[in-house]
Amino acid sequence: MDDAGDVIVGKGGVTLPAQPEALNISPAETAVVVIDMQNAYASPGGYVDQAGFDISGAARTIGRIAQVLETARSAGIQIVYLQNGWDPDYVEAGGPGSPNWHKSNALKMMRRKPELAGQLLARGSWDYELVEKLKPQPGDITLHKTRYSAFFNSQLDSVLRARGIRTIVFVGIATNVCVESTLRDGFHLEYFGVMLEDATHHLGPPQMQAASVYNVEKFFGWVSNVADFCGTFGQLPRE
Ligand SMILES: NC(=O)N/C=C\C(=O)O
Repeated sequence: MDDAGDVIVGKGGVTLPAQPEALNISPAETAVVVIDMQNAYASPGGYVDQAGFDISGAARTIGRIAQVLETARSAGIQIVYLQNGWDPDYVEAGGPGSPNWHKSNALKMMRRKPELAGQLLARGSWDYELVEKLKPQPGDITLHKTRYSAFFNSQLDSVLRARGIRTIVFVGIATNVCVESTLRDGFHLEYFGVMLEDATHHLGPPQMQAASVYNVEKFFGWVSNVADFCGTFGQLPRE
């Protein structure tokens, strides 16, 4: 921490306004991690829409993430996309011995409506695909995950460590499920996690967004927003 109270993560960084403190971070040691921007979570007719969650804010979130990614690419910041789901036979989802089998609303819905089997969160399905407006571009990395935390049983940690990444900027859906789970696990793995509050969207009542923001700001990381991210990194010459 410097005299101004900023948290200094690496060398030669720039200052990103954030709560509870500004963070001094280097673009070369920062990744934007895009959590689960799939039709399942962000498109009408996708899994969470079918399950009855309000996704009316998702279109706005997509637009804001697009802005963040454009800025990140221009600043040479690594972008990592996560896609959540399982093989078409749902072997990776776990059977009755797995809490995931009991808690996943997608799996529960498919047990209630067997005609949906193979459609929700199954690799190869429309539901699993990233939304059209956020397709990865050359240089971006796309990883698969099978549980809420993107660090669990995935390549995320090794992909980030191999590139010397210390700070993760989180965007995506859902704030209170996969974004928060991943940010928490990242904290325990010694990553500095920053959530761009207005580039995430929650599942459930509005208090869930506020609760996650509180948790991140107080316990697990830092909270910033799209304007501050783009204002900070939009002016940097590409390394
Ligand atoms: N991406 C997420 O936050 N997912 C939340 C719930 C689910 O996948 O069932």
